[in-house]
Amino acid sequence: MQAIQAQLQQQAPDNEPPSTEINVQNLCYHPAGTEAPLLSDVTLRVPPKQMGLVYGRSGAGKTTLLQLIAGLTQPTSGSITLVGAPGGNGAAPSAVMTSSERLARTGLVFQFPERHFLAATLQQELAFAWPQDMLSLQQLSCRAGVVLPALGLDHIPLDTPLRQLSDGYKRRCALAVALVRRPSVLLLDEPLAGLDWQSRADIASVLGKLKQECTVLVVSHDLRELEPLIDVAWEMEPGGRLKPVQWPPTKE
Ligand SMILES: Nc1ncnc2c1ncn2[C@@H]1O[C@H](COP(=O)(O)OP(=O)(O)OP(=O)(O)O)[C@@H](O)[C@H]1O
Repeated sequence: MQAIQAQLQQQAPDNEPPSTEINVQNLCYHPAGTEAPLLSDVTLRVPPKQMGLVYGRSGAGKTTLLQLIAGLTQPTSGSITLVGAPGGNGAAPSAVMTSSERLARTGLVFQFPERHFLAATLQQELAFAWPQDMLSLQQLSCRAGVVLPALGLDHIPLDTPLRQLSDGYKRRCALAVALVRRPSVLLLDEPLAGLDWQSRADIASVLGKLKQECTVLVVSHDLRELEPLIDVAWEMEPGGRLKPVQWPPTKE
């Protein structure tokens, strides 16, 4: 029992989530089979509880950057550090983390996440891939009790079929699935894509609240509702180079 508790504590502690900075230094990604690198010498820093934005042309490499930070892909060179997040294997909080340690500390919400739901109901989606022992299910229930009201999902019965929900509510469900793992860092790929104006406003408002708890990095080229929430921004240029931009942008 002690071993399970220790493992859960390491995966996602229930104490206050640490204030975490995203620190990427000189990151390059050149997968086998591509002529040129997809990302070249990318450096960025998002301070704790701030929201960073990366925008840029389609195909520039924005989603690839999120996948690298989340630990889904191995960089060719450079470092990715979640400063302040508890490191696995006894690593110091500021030590460069391995991909699997980052995977445990980040919540990545893909573009159109509702297309990737694996279960029929919110309850099943939240429990998917969650350890099925009683202790752990109690912990999931506790976390859902915090996350669902914060996302305005507490009035929805947990056994409601996900396909019956509106697009905006499906988007909230996808955020809930990421947040019950208590990530130190939230990575969002085009969080408002495909939503109607009301849902866009609702999700932007939810993201504004999340920013108070979590460090967020958003990839988007659709900035209207997000603009007031952004603290630091970069433009990704073709060839996967990142250029810092002044934020808020100067009005012409
Ligand atoms: N492992 C890989 N091997 C080869 N090519 C890849 C690999 N991963 C991504 N790509 C290619 O790299 C390019 C950048 O993709 P990415 O999805 O990161 O761009 P993006 O800026 O997010 O675009 P969009 O705004 O359209 O989502 C694409 O052309 C993609 O097909």
